[in-house]
Amino acid sequence: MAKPISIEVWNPSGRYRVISTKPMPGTRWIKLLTDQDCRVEICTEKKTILSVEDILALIGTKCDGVIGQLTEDWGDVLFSALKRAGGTAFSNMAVGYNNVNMDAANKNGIAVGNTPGVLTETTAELAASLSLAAARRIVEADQFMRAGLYDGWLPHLFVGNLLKGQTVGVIGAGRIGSAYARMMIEGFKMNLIYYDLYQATRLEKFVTAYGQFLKANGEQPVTWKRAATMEDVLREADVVSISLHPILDKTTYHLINKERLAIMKKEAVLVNCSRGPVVHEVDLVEHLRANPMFRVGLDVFEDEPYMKPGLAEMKNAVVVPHIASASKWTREGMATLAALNVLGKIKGYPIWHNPNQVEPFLDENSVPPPAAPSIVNAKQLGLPTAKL
Ligand SMILES: NC(=O)c1ccc[n+]([C@@H]2O[C@H](COP(=O)([O-])OP(=O)(O)OC[C@H]3O[C@@H](n4cnc5c(N)ncnc54)[C@H](O)[C@@H]3O)[C@@H](O)[C@H]2O)c1
Ligand SMILES: O=C(O)[C@H](O)CO
Repeated sequence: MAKPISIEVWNPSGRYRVISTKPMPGTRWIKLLTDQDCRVEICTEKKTILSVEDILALIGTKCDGVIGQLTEDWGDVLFSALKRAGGTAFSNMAVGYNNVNMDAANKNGIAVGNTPGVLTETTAELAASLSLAAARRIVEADQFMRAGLYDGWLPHLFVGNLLKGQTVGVIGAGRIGSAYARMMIEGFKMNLIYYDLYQATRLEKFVTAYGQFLKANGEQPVTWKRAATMEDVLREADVVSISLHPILDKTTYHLINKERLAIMKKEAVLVNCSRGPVVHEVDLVEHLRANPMFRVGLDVFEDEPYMKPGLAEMKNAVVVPHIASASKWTREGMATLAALNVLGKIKGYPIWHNPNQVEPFLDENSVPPPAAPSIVNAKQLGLPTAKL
Protein backbone atom coordinates (compact mmCIF):
# COMPACT_ATOMS: atom_id res chain seq x y z
CA MET A 1 0.00 0.00 0.00
CA ALA A 2 1.25 3.49 -0.74
CA LYS A 3 -0.14 4.97 2.45
CA PRO A 4 -1.87 3.06 5.21
CA ILE A 5 -5.50 4.00 5.17
CA SER A 6 -6.89 2.50 8.33
CA ILE A 7 -5.55 4.32 11.34
CA GLU A 8 -7.27 4.73 14.66
CA VAL A 9 -6.17 7.87 16.49
CA TRP A 10 -6.29 8.44 20.24
CA ASN A 11 -5.63 11.82 21.86
CA PRO A 12 -5.02 13.70 18.57
CA SER A 13 -3.51 16.72 20.33
CA GLY A 14 -0.86 14.67 22.18
CA ARG A 15 2.68 15.97 21.94
CA TYR A 16 4.45 12.68 21.22
CA ARG A 17 3.41 10.59 18.25
CA VAL A 18 3.48 6.88 19.07
CA ILE A 19 2.51 4.27 16.49
CA SER A 20 1.36 0.74 17.09
CA THR A 21 1.63 -1.33 13.93
CA LYS A 22 -1.26 -3.54 15.17
CA PRO A 23 -4.26 -3.21 17.44
CA MET A 24 -3.22 -4.81 20.74
CA PRO A 25 -5.38 -6.40 23.46
CA GLY A 26 -6.84 -4.27 26.24
CA THR A 27 -7.01 -0.50 26.59
CA ARG A 28 -4.68 0.10 29.54
CA TRP A 29 -1.70 0.51 27.25
CA ILE A 30 -3.51 3.23 25.30
CA LYS A 31 -4.51 5.09 28.45
CA LEU A 32 -0.99 4.92 29.87
CA LEU A 33 0.30 6.59 26.72
CA THR A 34 -2.44 9.18 26.27
CA ASP A 35 -2.26 10.15 29.97
CA GLN A 36 1.35 11.13 29.34
CA ASP A 37 0.73 13.39 26.38
CA CYS A 38 1.07 10.83 23.59
CA ARG A 39 -0.98 10.83 20.42
CA VAL A 40 -1.49 7.13 19.73
CA GLU A 41 -1.99 5.92 16.17
CA ILE A 42 -2.97 2.30 15.69
CA CYS A 43 -2.71 0.73 12.26
CA THR A 44 -5.92 -1.22 11.66
CA GLU A 45 -5.09 -2.55 8.20
CA LYS A 46 -6.47 -6.07 7.72
CA LYS A 47 -3.20 -7.35 6.23
CA THR A 48 -1.58 -9.67 8.81
CA ILE A 49 2.10 -8.96 8.18
CA LEU A 50 3.08 -5.39 7.39
CA SER A 51 5.94 -4.88 4.96
CA VAL A 52 8.85 -2.51 5.50
CA GLU A 53 7.18 -0.12 3.02
CA ASP A 54 3.94 -0.23 4.99
CA ILE A 55 5.76 0.66 8.19
CA LEU A 56 7.79 3.40 6.49
CA ALA A 57 4.52 5.01 5.46
CA LEU A 58 3.26 4.71 9.02
CA ILE A 59 6.37 6.33 10.49
CA GLY A 60 6.10 9.32 8.12
CA THR A 61 8.07 12.46 8.90
CA LYS A 62 7.39 12.81 12.63
CA CYS A 63 7.29 9.85 14.94
CA ASP A 64 8.62 9.51 18.48
CA GLY A 65 8.26 5.78 18.96
CA VAL A 66 6.84 2.58 17.50
CA ILE A 67 5.35 -0.54 19.05
CA GLY A 68 5.85 -3.35 16.55
CA GLN A 69 5.34 -7.07 16.11
CA LEU A 70 7.63 -10.07 15.78
CA THR A 71 6.45 -10.62 12.20
CA GLU A 72 8.06 -7.35 11.06
CA ASP A 73 11.54 -6.86 9.69
CA TRP A 74 13.14 -4.21 11.85
CA GLY A 75 16.47 -3.37 10.25
CA ASP A 76 18.42 -0.35 9.10
CA VAL A 77 15.73 0.89 6.71
CA LEU A 78 13.13 1.23 9.46
CA PHE A 79 15.45 2.34 12.24
CA SER A 80 17.05 5.06 10.11
CA ALA A 81 13.57 6.23 9.01
CA LEU A 82 12.49 6.34 12.66
CA LYS A 83 15.59 8.32 13.55
CA ARG A 84 14.94 10.81 10.70
CA ALA A 85 11.39 11.22 12.00
CA GLY A 86 12.81 12.19 15.41
CA GLY A 87 12.12 8.81 17.02
CA THR A 88 14.21 7.18 19.71
CA ALA A 89 12.21 4.15 20.78
CA PHE A 90 10.92 0.86 19.41
CA SER A 91 9.43 -2.05 21.31
CA ASN A 92 8.50 -5.50 20.11
CA MET A 93 5.31 -6.82 21.65
CA ALA A 94 7.21 -10.06 22.37
CA VAL A 95 10.06 -11.25 24.51
CA GLY A 96 11.91 -12.66 21.48
CA TYR A 97 13.45 -10.07 19.18
CA ASN A 98 15.14 -12.10 16.47
CA ASN A 99 13.20 -9.95 13.96
CA VAL A 100 15.26 -6.96 15.10
CA ASN A 101 18.69 -6.10 13.75
CA MET A 102 20.32 -4.88 16.94
CA ASP A 103 23.36 -3.43 15.16
CA ALA A 104 21.05 -1.25 13.09
CA ALA A 105 19.12 -0.16 16.17
CA ASN A 106 22.35 0.71 18.00
CA LYS A 107 23.75 2.56 14.99
CA ASN A 108 20.63 4.72 14.83
CA GLY A 109 20.47 5.22 18.59
CA ILE A 110 17.05 3.56 18.88
CA ALA A 111 16.22 1.86 22.18
CA VAL A 112 14.72 -1.60 21.63
CA GLY A 113 12.22 -2.96 24.14
CA ASN A 114 10.81 -6.43 24.68
CA THR A 115 8.23 -7.99 27.02
CA PRO A 116 9.81 -10.56 29.35
CA GLY A 117 8.23 -12.26 32.35
CA VAL A 118 4.57 -11.53 31.70
CA LEU A 119 4.39 -14.43 29.26
CA THR A 120 6.55 -16.93 31.09
CA GLU A 121 3.83 -19.04 32.69
CA THR A 122 1.42 -18.78 29.75
CA THR A 123 4.08 -19.95 27.32
CA ALA A 124 5.21 -22.74 29.65
CA GLU A 125 1.59 -23.87 29.99
CA LEU A 126 1.30 -24.18 26.20
CA ALA A 127 4.56 -26.14 26.08
CA ALA A 128 3.15 -28.44 28.77
CA SER A 129 -0.12 -28.72 26.79
CA LEU A 130 1.78 -29.68 23.65
CA SER A 131 3.82 -32.21 25.62
CA LEU A 132 0.63 -33.87 26.86
CA ALA A 133 -1.20 -33.59 23.57
CA ALA A 134 1.70 -35.25 21.76
CA ALA A 135 2.43 -37.87 24.43
CA ARG A 136 -1.23 -38.90 24.73
CA ARG A 137 -2.09 -38.44 21.03
CA ILE A 138 -4.98 -36.15 21.85
CA VAL A 139 -5.34 -34.46 18.46
CA GLU A 140 -5.18 -37.74 16.57
CA ALA A 141 -7.79 -39.25 18.88
CA ASP A 142 -10.03 -36.19 18.58
CA GLN A 143 -9.92 -36.40 14.78
CA PHE A 144 -10.69 -40.11 14.97
CA MET A 145 -13.79 -39.46 17.09
CA ARG A 146 -15.05 -36.68 14.85
CA ALA A 147 -14.59 -38.87 11.79
CA GLY A 148 -17.02 -41.36 13.33
CA LEU A 149 -14.37 -44.09 13.48
CA TYR A 150 -14.80 -45.04 17.14
CA ASP A 151 -16.66 -48.31 17.45
CA GLY A 152 -15.68 -49.36 20.95
CA TRP A 153 -12.85 -49.59 23.49
CA LEU A 154 -9.82 -51.52 22.34
CA PRO A 155 -6.63 -52.45 24.22
CA HIS A 156 -4.42 -50.91 21.52
CA LEU A 157 -6.43 -47.80 20.72
CA PHE A 158 -4.27 -44.67 20.78
CA VAL A 159 -1.73 -45.99 23.22
CA GLY A 160 0.70 -43.19 24.09
CA ASN A 161 3.41 -42.38 26.64
CA LEU A 162 3.12 -42.24 30.43
CA LEU A 163 4.99 -39.19 31.76
CA LYS A 164 5.24 -40.07 35.45
CA GLY A 165 8.74 -41.15 36.41
CA GLN A 166 10.09 -40.39 32.91
CA THR A 167 12.74 -37.76 32.16
CA VAL A 168 11.92 -34.29 30.91
CA GLY A 169 14.70 -32.55 29.00
CA VAL A 170 14.89 -28.79 28.76
CA ILE A 171 17.14 -27.02 26.29
CA GLY A 172 17.40 -23.43 27.48
CA ALA A 173 16.43 -23.35 31.15
CA GLY A 174 15.75 -19.62 31.35
CA ARG A 175 12.45 -18.09 32.47
CA ILE A 176 10.15 -20.19 30.27
CA GLY A 177 12.26 -23.35 30.28
CA SER A 178 12.42 -23.33 34.09
CA ALA A 179 8.69 -22.66 34.47
CA TYR A 180 7.94 -25.51 32.05
CA ALA A 181 10.33 -27.83 33.90
CA ARG A 182 8.60 -27.09 37.21
CA MET A 183 5.18 -27.83 35.70
CA MET A 184 6.31 -31.18 34.35
CA ILE A 185 8.20 -32.11 37.51
CA GLU A 186 5.52 -31.02 39.97
CA GLY A 187 2.63 -32.17 37.84
CA PHE A 188 3.95 -35.48 36.56
CA LYS A 189 6.84 -36.26 38.89
CA MET A 190 9.31 -36.36 36.04
CA ASN A 191 13.07 -36.25 36.48
CA LEU A 192 14.93 -33.35 34.91
CA ILE A 193 17.90 -33.13 32.58
CA TYR A 194 18.69 -29.69 31.21
CA TYR A 195 21.21 -27.94 29.05
CA ASP A 196 21.92 -24.24 29.29
CA LEU A 197 24.97 -22.05 29.00
CA TYR A 198 24.33 -21.02 32.59
CA GLN A 199 23.49 -22.98 35.71
CA ALA A 200 19.76 -22.88 36.60
CA THR A 201 20.40 -22.72 40.35
CA ARG A 202 16.85 -21.90 41.42
CA LEU A 203 15.45 -24.70 39.33
CA GLU A 204 17.97 -27.17 40.73
CA LYS A 205 17.08 -26.11 44.29
CA PHE A 206 13.40 -26.52 43.54
CA VAL A 207 13.83 -30.06 42.21
CA THR A 208 16.02 -31.03 45.16
CA ALA A 209 13.45 -29.71 47.65
CA TYR A 210 10.55 -31.34 45.81
CA GLY A 211 12.43 -34.62 45.68
CA GLN A 212 12.97 -34.45 49.44
CA PHE A 213 9.28 -33.71 49.96
CA LEU A 214 8.26 -36.71 47.86
CA LYS A 215 10.72 -38.95 49.68
CA ALA A 216 9.44 -37.80 53.07
CA ASN A 217 5.99 -38.80 51.89
CA GLY A 218 7.08 -42.25 50.87
CA GLU A 219 7.15 -41.50 47.14
CA GLN A 220 9.91 -41.94 44.60
CA PRO A 221 11.94 -38.67 44.66
CA VAL A 222 12.49 -36.67 41.48
CA THR A 223 16.06 -35.89 40.41
CA TRP A 224 17.88 -33.29 38.31
CA LYS A 225 20.97 -33.27 36.16
CA ARG A 226 22.71 -30.45 34.33
CA ALA A 227 23.93 -31.96 31.08
CA ALA A 228 27.39 -31.18 29.78
CA THR A 229 26.13 -31.20 26.20
CA MET A 230 22.84 -30.80 24.41
CA GLU A 231 23.34 -34.28 22.99
CA ASP A 232 23.15 -35.72 26.51
CA VAL A 233 19.67 -34.20 26.90
CA LEU A 234 18.54 -35.54 23.54
CA ARG A 235 19.89 -38.99 24.31
CA GLU A 236 18.41 -39.32 27.81
CA ALA A 237 15.11 -37.46 27.81
CA ASP A 238 11.67 -38.88 27.06
CA VAL A 239 10.17 -35.42 26.51
CA VAL A 240 12.37 -32.57 25.26
CA SER A 241 11.27 -28.96 25.25
CA ILE A 242 13.24 -26.22 23.53
CA SER A 243 13.08 -22.82 25.17
CA LEU A 244 16.04 -20.89 23.92
CA HIS A 245 17.31 -17.38 23.70
CA PRO A 246 15.84 -15.11 21.00
CA ILE A 247 18.88 -14.47 18.89
CA LEU A 248 19.03 -16.86 16.00
CA ASP A 249 22.71 -17.18 15.38
CA LYS A 250 25.00 -20.06 14.54
CA THR A 251 24.58 -21.43 18.06
CA THR A 252 20.82 -21.83 17.80
CA TYR A 253 19.97 -22.01 14.06
CA HIS A 254 19.01 -25.58 13.08
CA LEU A 255 20.11 -26.77 16.48
CA ILE A 256 17.83 -29.76 16.05
CA ASN A 257 18.77 -31.46 12.78
CA LYS A 258 18.93 -34.92 11.25
CA GLU A 259 21.96 -35.99 13.29
CA ARG A 260 20.55 -34.80 16.59
CA LEU A 261 17.10 -36.24 15.93
CA ALA A 262 18.79 -39.57 15.28
CA ILE A 263 20.19 -39.72 18.82
CA MET A 264 16.80 -39.15 20.43
CA LYS A 265 14.73 -42.06 21.75
CA LYS A 266 12.48 -43.59 19.10
CA GLU A 267 9.38 -42.83 21.20
CA ALA A 268 10.43 -39.41 22.48
CA VAL A 269 8.34 -36.26 22.35
CA LEU A 270 9.88 -33.01 21.09
CA VAL A 271 8.26 -29.65 21.80
CA ASN A 272 9.27 -26.34 20.26
CA CYS A 273 7.86 -23.11 21.69
CA SER A 274 10.94 -20.98 21.00
CA ARG A 275 11.54 -20.04 17.37
CA GLY A 276 10.94 -22.14 14.28
CA PRO A 277 14.43 -22.00 12.72
CA VAL A 278 15.90 -23.66 15.81
CA VAL A 279 14.55 -26.89 14.30
CA HIS A 280 15.48 -28.06 10.78
CA GLU A 281 11.88 -28.65 9.75
CA VAL A 282 12.61 -30.69 6.62
CA ASP A 283 14.76 -33.06 8.67
CA LEU A 284 12.01 -33.21 11.27
CA VAL A 285 9.36 -34.21 8.72
CA GLU A 286 11.64 -36.97 7.47
CA HIS A 287 12.23 -38.16 11.03
CA LEU A 288 8.51 -38.14 11.86
CA ARG A 289 7.81 -40.15 8.73
CA ALA A 290 10.46 -42.75 9.53
CA ASN A 291 9.57 -42.97 13.24
CA PRO A 292 5.80 -43.05 13.72
CA MET A 293 6.12 -43.36 17.50
CA PHE A 294 8.25 -40.21 17.71
CA ARG A 295 5.96 -37.27 18.37
CA VAL A 296 6.27 -33.54 18.19
CA GLY A 297 4.36 -30.51 19.47
CA LEU A 298 5.09 -27.33 17.53
CA ASP A 299 4.01 -23.78 18.21
CA VAL A 300 6.56 -22.21 15.87
CA PHE A 301 7.71 -22.98 12.32
CA GLU A 302 10.73 -22.32 10.21
CA ASP A 303 8.97 -20.19 7.57
CA GLU A 304 5.93 -18.85 9.38
CA PRO A 305 3.12 -18.77 8.50
CA TYR A 306 3.98 -21.80 6.33
CA MET A 307 4.79 -25.37 7.26
CA LYS A 308 7.38 -27.37 5.35
CA PRO A 309 5.86 -29.85 2.88
CA GLY A 310 4.58 -33.00 4.54
CA LEU A 311 4.31 -31.68 8.09
CA ALA A 312 0.55 -31.09 7.93
CA GLU A 313 0.02 -34.73 6.95
CA MET A 314 2.01 -36.17 9.85
CA LYS A 315 -0.31 -37.71 12.43
CA ASN A 316 2.50 -37.72 14.99
CA ALA A 317 2.74 -33.92 14.91
CA VAL A 318 0.57 -31.53 16.90
CA VAL A 319 0.75 -28.07 15.34
CA VAL A 320 -0.64 -24.76 16.61
CA PRO A 321 -0.19 -21.25 15.16
CA HIS A 322 2.32 -19.50 17.46
CA ILE A 323 -0.15 -19.08 20.31
CA ALA A 324 2.04 -19.90 23.29
CA SER A 325 1.60 -16.47 24.92
CA ALA A 326 -2.07 -16.20 23.97
CA SER A 327 -3.91 -15.72 27.25
CA LYS A 328 -5.90 -12.53 27.77
CA TRP A 329 -3.96 -11.41 30.86
CA THR A 330 -0.63 -12.06 29.20
CA ARG A 331 -1.38 -10.38 25.91
CA GLU A 332 -2.75 -7.30 27.69
CA GLY A 333 0.37 -7.30 29.86
CA MET A 334 2.63 -7.60 26.81
CA ALA A 335 0.88 -4.58 25.27
CA THR A 336 1.40 -2.65 28.50
CA LEU A 337 5.10 -3.49 28.74
CA ALA A 338 5.68 -2.63 25.08
CA ALA A 339 3.89 0.72 25.47
CA LEU A 340 5.81 1.52 28.67
CA ASN A 341 9.12 0.70 27.00
CA VAL A 342 8.42 3.26 24.30
CA LEU A 343 6.97 5.79 26.74
CA GLY A 344 9.87 5.39 29.17
CA LYS A 345 12.44 6.16 26.49
CA ILE A 346 10.48 9.11 25.09
CA LYS A 347 10.11 10.62 28.56
CA GLY A 348 13.74 10.01 29.46
CA TYR A 349 12.95 7.61 32.30
CA PRO A 350 15.65 5.22 33.49
CA ILE A 351 15.60 1.55 32.58
CA TRP A 352 14.05 -0.85 35.10
CA HIS A 353 16.76 -2.72 36.99
CA ASN A 354 15.37 -6.24 36.57
CA PRO A 355 13.56 -7.40 33.43
CA ASN A 356 12.76 -10.65 35.27
CA GLN A 357 10.53 -8.74 37.70
CA VAL A 358 8.11 -6.63 35.77
CA GLU A 359 5.07 -7.13 38.06
CA PRO A 360 4.99 -3.49 39.27
CA PHE A 361 4.18 -2.43 35.70
CA LEU A 362 1.32 -4.88 35.39
CA ASP A 363 -0.76 -3.98 38.43
CA GLU A 364 -3.86 -2.36 36.96
CA ASN A 365 -4.67 -0.64 40.25
CA SER A 366 -1.51 1.37 40.58
CA VAL A 367 0.50 3.83 38.56
CA PRO A 368 3.46 2.05 36.94
CA PRO A 369 6.98 3.04 38.03
CA PRO A 370 8.54 5.85 35.96
CA ALA A 371 10.87 3.52 34.09
CA ALA A 372 11.14 1.60 30.84
CA PRO A 373 10.52 -2.05 31.89
CA SER A 374 12.89 -3.83 29.49
CA ILE A 375 15.27 -2.23 26.99
CA VAL A 376 17.58 -4.86 25.56
CA ASN A 377 20.24 -2.46 24.25
CA ALA A 378 20.27 -0.17 27.30
CA LYS A 379 23.96 -0.88 27.90
CA GLN A 380 24.98 -0.30 24.29
CA LEU A 381 23.16 3.04 24.25
CA GLY A 382 24.48 4.02 27.68
CA LEU A 383 20.99 4.40 29.15
CA PRO A 384 20.84 4.70 32.94
CA THR A 385 19.34 1.92 35.02
CA ALA A 386 17.39 2.55 38.22
CA LYS A 387 16.00 0.63 41.15
CA LEU A 388 12.95 2.67 42.08
N1 LIG B 1 6.11 -19.48 21.07
C1 LIG B 1 5.90 -18.32 21.66
O1 LIG B 1 4.86 -17.70 21.52
C2 LIG B 1 6.93 -17.77 22.57
C3 LIG B 1 6.54 -17.04 23.68
C4 LIG B 1 7.51 -16.51 24.48
C5 LIG B 1 8.85 -16.72 24.19
N2 LIG B 1 9.19 -17.43 23.10
C6 LIG B 1 10.60 -17.69 22.79
O2 LIG B 1 11.20 -18.26 23.94
C7 LIG B 1 12.47 -17.66 24.14
C8 LIG B 1 12.86 -17.78 25.59
O3 LIG B 1 12.22 -16.83 26.39
P1 LIG B 1 12.62 -16.66 27.93
O4 LIG B 1 11.83 -15.55 28.46
O5 LIG B 1 12.60 -17.96 28.62
O6 LIG B 1 14.14 -16.21 27.74
P2 LIG B 1 15.36 -16.40 28.72
O7 LIG B 1 16.40 -15.47 28.23
O8 LIG B 1 14.90 -16.29 30.13
O9 LIG B 1 15.81 -17.92 28.47
C9 LIG B 1 16.56 -18.35 27.39
C10 LIG B 1 17.60 -19.32 27.92
O10 LIG B 1 18.27 -19.90 26.79
C11 LIG B 1 19.63 -20.03 27.15
N3 LIG B 1 20.43 -20.15 25.93
C12 LIG B 1 20.70 -19.21 25.02
N4 LIG B 1 21.44 -19.72 24.03
C13 LIG B 1 21.66 -21.01 24.33
C14 LIG B 1 22.35 -22.08 23.69
N5 LIG B 1 22.99 -21.90 22.55
N6 LIG B 1 22.32 -23.28 24.30
C15 LIG B 1 21.67 -23.48 25.47
N7 LIG B 1 20.99 -22.51 26.11
C16 LIG B 1 20.99 -21.30 25.55
C17 LIG B 1 19.94 -18.80 27.97
O11 LIG B 1 21.10 -18.93 28.75
C18 LIG B 1 18.67 -18.66 28.79
O12 LIG B 1 18.77 -19.32 30.03
C19 LIG B 1 12.23 -16.24 23.63
O13 LIG B 1 13.42 -15.63 23.29
C20 LIG B 1 11.34 -16.44 22.43
O14 LIG B 1 12.09 -16.62 21.27
C21 LIG B 1 8.26 -17.95 22.28
O1 LIG C 1 8.70 -14.02 21.72
C1 LIG C 1 7.52 -13.95 22.05
O2 LIG C 1 7.11 -13.21 22.96
C2 LIG C 1 6.51 -14.82 21.37
O3 LIG C 1 6.95 -15.47 20.29
C3 LIG C 1 5.15 -14.23 21.23
O4 LIG C 1 4.63 -14.14 22.49
